[in-house]
Amino acid sequence: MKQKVLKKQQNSKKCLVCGLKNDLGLKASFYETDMNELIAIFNPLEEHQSYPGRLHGGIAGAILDETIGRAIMIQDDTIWGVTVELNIKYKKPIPLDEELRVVGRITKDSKRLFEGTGEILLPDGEIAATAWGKYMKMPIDKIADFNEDEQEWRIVSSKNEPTEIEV
Ligand SMILES: CCCCCCCCCCCCCCCC(=O)SCCNC(=O)CCNC(=O)[C@H](O)C(C)(C)COP(=O)(O)OP(=O)(O)OC[C@H]1O[C@@H](n2cnc3c(N)ncnc32)[C@H](O)[C@@H]1OP(=O)(O)O
Repeated sequence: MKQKVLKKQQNSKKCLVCGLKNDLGLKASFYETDMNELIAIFNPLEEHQSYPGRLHGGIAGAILDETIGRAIMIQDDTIWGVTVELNIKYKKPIPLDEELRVVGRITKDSKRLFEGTGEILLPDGEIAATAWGKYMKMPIDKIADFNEDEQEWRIVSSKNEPTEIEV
């Protein structure tokens, strides 16, 4: 099914998942869709392997964690969360050197906590890993010394941004 992209989210400078100036990072792009889901797109590097040719499980967890944790920003981009629980099921080996899509959504939202689920999709659309996570909402200044400009927290658009994503 194709989802229509409504908005691209911000990237950062050094985050392992979304930092554009982290040479070993995933440099993932995040897109909010008309299905109220967040889709991450990234290309794993050789440095992200566990066994040769296979994405490291911790890296798979990192992209799932951030995709779910960012999905809350679809409704309000001032809500920040820290992960308090994360459960991952690894169903298929995840290859390197291919573009991967990760889908996340919020399943529960209360005053202090939110929960969500996500999946990593293989290039043929098969589900390779699933996750459920719980996050505690926190003001950004309680999480980090946050300076938007210094952290390069901004939407970075290229010429070839997708308008629709098949999931
Ligand atoms: C800035 C530039 C951009 C940078 C780039 C950003 C990228 C954009 C990212 C966005 C997406 C994020 C996605 C990745 C997010 C991480 O990766 S965050 C990093 C990993 N997580 C952490 O570091 C969290 C570490 N844990 C902590 O800091 C502390 O445990 C917490 C969460 C602050 C809680 O501390 P605390 O308040 O001292 O804990 P505690 O008193 O035990 O609990 C407080 C209350 O919460 C409840 N609670 C605690 N844990 C739980 C639980 N698991 N379930 C239910 N209730 C719980 C307690 O029961 C308690 O309730 P009450 O008794 O008050 O009713």
